[in-house]
Amino acid sequence: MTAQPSPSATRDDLHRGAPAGEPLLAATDLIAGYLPGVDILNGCNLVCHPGELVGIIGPNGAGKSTLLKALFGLVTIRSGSVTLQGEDITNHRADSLVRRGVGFVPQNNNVFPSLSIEENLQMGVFQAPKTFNERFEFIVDLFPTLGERRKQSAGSLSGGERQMVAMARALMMNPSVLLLDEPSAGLSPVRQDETFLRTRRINKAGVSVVIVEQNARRALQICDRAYVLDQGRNAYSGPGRQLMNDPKVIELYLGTLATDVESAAGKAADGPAVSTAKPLGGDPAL
Ligand SMILES: Nc1ncnc2c1ncn2[C@@H]1O[C@H](COP(=O)(O)OP(=O)(O)OP(=O)(O)O)[C@@H](O)[C@H]1O
Repeated sequence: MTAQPSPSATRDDLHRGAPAGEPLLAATDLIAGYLPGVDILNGCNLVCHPGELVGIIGPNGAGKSTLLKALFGLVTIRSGSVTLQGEDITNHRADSLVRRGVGFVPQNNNVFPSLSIEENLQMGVFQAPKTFNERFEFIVDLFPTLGERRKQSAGSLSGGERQMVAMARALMMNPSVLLLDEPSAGLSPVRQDETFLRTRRINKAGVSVVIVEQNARRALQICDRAYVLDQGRNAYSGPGRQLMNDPKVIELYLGTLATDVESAAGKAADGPAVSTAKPLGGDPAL
């Protein structure tokens, strides 16, 4: 049996380790789904503060991608709210969210394969074409290879390179927050590592990031904080390294990777593992 949220969970329970102040992006008590009468999100909460890199992990089918899509207006929210800098953006259309500073990188089909890298990036600013040169400079600073290979067709790139183009395209509109849906999916371990490093680089360049990941261990290593979802609800939350080292989270959600996690924790620069994650809503009756 897994942790379940308590109706009386406080903000501190839900967003353990979050900085004080107004979040950049906040989702409160989201209920959403694809089919009438079938809820996939059953009261999800998430905040991302300016400059944060926030992860969403959890078992298959937990609703991680659905949460990201609901934030980006791609799944109808039936109840609850989403705010951006305090303003309500619940169920706003994706194109309007892009204009307001929300970027989204879907897991699949995220480049135009018949177009060059440069043309893909032009598509990223079709709502503000005059900004292309300035934004292209920013992108090339971040990912020099995209400048060197700007004329190459996106269809001829490797999976990891395509993912880089997809991220770059979303960055062309200068988002304040970037939503990444499983960017490491389908990549080899080395390419996954590169993708995580790129995500960190984007975040260090000043872009807040919310990342959904199946590779929970890696995601927790790079995130400031993370949310563990289970059955469309918040199960745990906390700083990435705390969750990574928490025996309950390891047992429930990191599974056989536990040995790796412990050895990574032993090497972590920020000291020994300390188990501080608490289930939301009390004893998960494990
Ligand atoms: N377009 C859709 N129409 C109907 N149901 C869907 C659709 N997309 C997802 N679902 C269902 O919603 C549930 C949650 O899916 P979601 O992709 O959000 O989970 P996830 O946590 O991201 O899982 P995974 O890690 O396996 O990708 C699943 O039961 C899935 O079958």
